[in-house]
Amino acid sequence: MSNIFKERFDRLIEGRFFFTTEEPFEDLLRRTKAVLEGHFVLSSGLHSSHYIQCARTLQHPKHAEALGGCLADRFQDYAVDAVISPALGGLIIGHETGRALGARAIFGERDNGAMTLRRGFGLQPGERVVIIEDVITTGGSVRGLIRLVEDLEGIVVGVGAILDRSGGQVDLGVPLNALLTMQVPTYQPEACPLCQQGSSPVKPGSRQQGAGG
Ligand SMILES: O=P(O)(O)OC[C@H]1O[C@H](OP(=O)(O)OP(=O)(O)O)[C@H](O)[C@@H]1O
Repeated sequence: MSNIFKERFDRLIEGRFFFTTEEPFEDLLRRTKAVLEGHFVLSSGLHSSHYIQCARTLQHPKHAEALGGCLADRFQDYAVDAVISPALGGLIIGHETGRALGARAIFGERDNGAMTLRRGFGLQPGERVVIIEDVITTGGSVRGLIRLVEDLEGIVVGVGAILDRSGGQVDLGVPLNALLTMQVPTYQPEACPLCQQGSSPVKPGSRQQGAGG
């Protein structure tokens, strides 16, 4: 991986630094074993040699709270009414960001490919919304949520993510604020060098990935 934007993880919580040492976001992801190497097929259908399983970092509530706080800091001046995230991966970080912003946190779910609100969630016309993701690759999930919010006459004031793995290349039409930006290569299946070497991709989250603390 290259083009790592290192930002110090030095959020002040309740008068104390959350960590005794400042830790770059990338180091936190690696230390919590979120950076997986192998051969993966992503939700977009693209293949990649890396998958960033943020759930492994976010399984630790102190990290989820601190990362959500860091994202919330980016949107403090936006008068946010609600945070919306795509299920499932964006749910925990969206909830923690909403908590830190004092905004409610809801999530969208796919129904025949389209993002929808279920469970009685809703938006009022004119509500100001931040979309929060764990990882952005193609931006397809975020675009689905932007359409959903706009259909409900909400206002998307920005997008936040723990990681933009497009290296800053993704264009969402609204400002994107990622804690970490990396260029992590993806391949069309027919051009995937790993497939050409004879390996078969696994779907992230499958048991084949193994377990880890
Ligand atoms: O920018 P994109 O190309 O849309 O990819 C990013 C999405 O992919 C992952 O979710 P996934 O679709 O794998 O489902 P999950 O959250 O249920 O694991 C991740 O949590 C993002 O939501």
